[in-house]
Amino acid sequence: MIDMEQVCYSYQKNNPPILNNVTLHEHEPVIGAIWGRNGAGKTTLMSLLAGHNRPDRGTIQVMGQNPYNNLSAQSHLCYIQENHPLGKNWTIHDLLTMGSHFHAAWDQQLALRLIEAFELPSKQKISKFSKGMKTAAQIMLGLCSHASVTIMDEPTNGLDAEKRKWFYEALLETYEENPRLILISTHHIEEVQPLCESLIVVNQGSISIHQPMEQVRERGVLLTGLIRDVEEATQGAAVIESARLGTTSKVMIDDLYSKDWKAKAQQYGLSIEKASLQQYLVNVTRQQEGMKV
Ligand SMILES: Nc1ncnc2c1ncn2[C@@H]1O[C@H](COP(=O)(O)OP(=O)(O)OP(=O)(O)O)[C@@H](O)[C@H]1O
Repeated sequence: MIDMEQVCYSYQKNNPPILNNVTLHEHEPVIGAIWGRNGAGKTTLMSLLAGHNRPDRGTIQVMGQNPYNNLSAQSHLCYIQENHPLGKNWTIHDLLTMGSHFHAAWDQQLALRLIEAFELPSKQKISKFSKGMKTAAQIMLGLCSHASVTIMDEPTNGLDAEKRKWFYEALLETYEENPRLILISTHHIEEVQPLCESLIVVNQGSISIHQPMEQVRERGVLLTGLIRDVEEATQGAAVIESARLGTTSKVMIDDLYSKDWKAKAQQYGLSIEKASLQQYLVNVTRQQEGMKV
C-alpha cells in the first residue's frame, strides 16, 4: 500500500537531510502508530508520503503510484495535517460536501454520527471553533474519507479525554468495517498502542523501529535493588537506562519482560516491573542517538 525506498529529503538545498535513506513498506491494511521525539521527522515523512513534497532522492509509491503532483494517486489518499488547512468561511456542512466530493468511499453516516457525538455546530464557521472542535472536524474528515491510505498527524491534539476515547472507538469501528492503512502520528503512545498493530519509530530522520506493536510493547524490563545485586543480575544485558540513589540502583533492560527475568529478579532479591512503552521508546531512541544512559 505504501513503498518508500531510500528516500532522502531536505527543506533547503545543500542543508543536511531531514530524512536520510528512509525505507518503509506497508503492504497490508493496518492501523499503525508513528512515534518519535520532537523534530525527529514524522511530519516530514508523512508529507512526503502524502505527495506534498518531492523527495530529493529515492522513490515513493502509494497504491502503486508516485503521490507527488498526481491526482490519480491522491484519490487513494487522505492526509490530515495537524492544523489542516480548511477554507476560512467553511462550515461543517461545507466539510461534508468537500469530503464526499473528494473521497469516493465517503462515509456520510459515520460523519453525521461524529458531528453529533463531538457536538459540532453545523452553522458556525470552523475557523471560529475551539481547538478541540477543529480537531474533531479534522478527525471526521480523516475517518470518513475511507481512503485506502489515511494519514493523520497528531489527530488527538486538543481533544479532552472523553473525546479521545470516542475517536479511538470510531477509529476501531470504521477500520473493522473497512480495513485500510491508517497511520497515526502520536506522542500519546500509551493511549494509542492498544489500537495499533504496527509501530514505526522515527529517530533523527531515520526509521529505527518498524515492527508489530505486540513485539515492541512486551519489551523493557525495570529492575531495582542493591547496586551490587543489580550489576550481577544484569551482566551482559542491554542496559538502556540506569540511575543510582544511595546504595540502590534502578536499571532498564532492552529485552522481553519474561519469566526468565522474573526468576532472575527473585534470585537476586530485586524488584521487577514492566517499563511503559513510552519510557522504553524514549530510552531506546536516546541510546540509538548515542547519548549517555
Ligand atoms: N518547512 C520547514 N522548513 C525547514 N525546516 C523544517 C520545516 N519543517 C520542518 N523542518 C525541520 O525538519 C525537522 C523535522 O521536523 P518534523 O516536523 O518533520 O518533525 P516531527 O517529528 O514531526 O516533530 P514534532 O513531534 O515536534 O511535531 C526539524 O528539524 C524541523 O525544524
